[in-house]
Amino acid sequence: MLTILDLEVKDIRFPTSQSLDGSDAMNPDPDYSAAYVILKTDHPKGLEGHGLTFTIGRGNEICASAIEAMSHLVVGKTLESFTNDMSGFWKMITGDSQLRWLGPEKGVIHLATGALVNAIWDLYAKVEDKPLWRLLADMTPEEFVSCVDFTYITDVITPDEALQLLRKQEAGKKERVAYLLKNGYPAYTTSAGWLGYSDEKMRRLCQEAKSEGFKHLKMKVGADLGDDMRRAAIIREEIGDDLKLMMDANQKWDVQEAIQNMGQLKKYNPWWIEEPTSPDDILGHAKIAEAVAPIKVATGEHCQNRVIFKQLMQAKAFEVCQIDSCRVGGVNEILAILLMAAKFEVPVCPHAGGVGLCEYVQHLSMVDFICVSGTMEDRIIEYVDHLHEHFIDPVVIKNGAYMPPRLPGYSIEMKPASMEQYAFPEGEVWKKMPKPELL
Ligand SMILES: C[C@H](O)[C@@H](O)[C@@H](O)[C@H](O)C(=O)O
Ligand SMILES: [Mg+2]
Repeated sequence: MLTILDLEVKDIRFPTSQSLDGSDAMNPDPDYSAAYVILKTDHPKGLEGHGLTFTIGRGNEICASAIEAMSHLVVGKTLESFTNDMSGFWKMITGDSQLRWLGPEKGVIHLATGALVNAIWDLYAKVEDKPLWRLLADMTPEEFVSCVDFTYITDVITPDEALQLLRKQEAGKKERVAYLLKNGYPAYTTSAGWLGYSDEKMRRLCQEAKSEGFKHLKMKVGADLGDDMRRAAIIREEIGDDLKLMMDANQKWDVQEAIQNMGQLKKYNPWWIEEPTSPDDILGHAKIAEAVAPIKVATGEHCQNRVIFKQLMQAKAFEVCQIDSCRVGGVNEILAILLMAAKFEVPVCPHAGGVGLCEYVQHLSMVDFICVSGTMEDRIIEYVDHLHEHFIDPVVIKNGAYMPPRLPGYSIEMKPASMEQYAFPEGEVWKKMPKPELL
């Protein structure tokens, strides 16, 4: 019996705005940050559960406070009491009658839920001595379904239907695990296309991406159409016509504007347009999807919960489902979204990058492949080449593919030295910054 004794929360920030890594039309100067939680336990080997939620700087302390406000939900309880009833655990975490008023299941409190729930899964996987993808892949369909809270989604998928769907995939599971271990899961890169990069830097990074074996590349658009056209022309010049090019507008446009601008940008044969407008505008996305076809509409990194995903699917408003590992409430809610996506036959291509998101989502796509959709067709995981050096078990990319993690846990544990140096505002790195940058 393992008890959670304490919960430690950290505000960790990386000054990425200095190099404009991660810059886009809506977020020109992000400082990639983590509201980070450590669950201390009485495990004889001192095992800890680690989790984080991603933000882009200012306000990270609000997420950290929200995690602290949830500590009574886990401290003093046993891990077993959660893992014996995973859907009950998730309902309890999101169901605190007073905290729920802050969401429900959206915004800062749900970002905090993502960090905390993922920390429990990290601990669970460590105790079972398996990487998270393997822990889930080894579950029976019944055990898998018992991790999902179906509240608000039974009109599109019931636990019974989910069970049927998972049972169908049982047959080829072993082969798919073997395939993954050998070949990995295909990735695409966003590293070349940040909005703040010069044309020269973009050219060089496009060449590098091509030579590293990437077959898909994403660029940022949305600040100025003339600029977008010029940059797209440069990227096509560098990567040729065979590689797939994706565009990401980060919510910059109104619905009509998105349709008009894509009418111009289609010249460069984009495979998808990501976040063309507000993440809450389901009918707007549906309108755009109809107008810009065969260019696909992708969204999800700002979709607040499974209900929004459900409606995007019901309205045929997107063709690429971009789950985000810690914007929604962690692993349990992700499983619900994967099941719905399989039912609607919408490919899942997770949002990654930031800090720790690549480390997280590789597990989720692997679970999707092994247990849920059973296919990699039209599916790729985002990859961004920043900040992996801060993790104990960083992603391994070979030939443009994510290789399955082998260490136990959810791969999200940061190195103690990194946590210390980048702690905000007291860490070494931030102490050296000129004062006005702190606020
Ligand atoms: C501010 C961030 O870097 C975003 O630009 C990034 O998450 C992006 O939308 C992406 O799809 O990777
Ligand atoms: Mg994006």
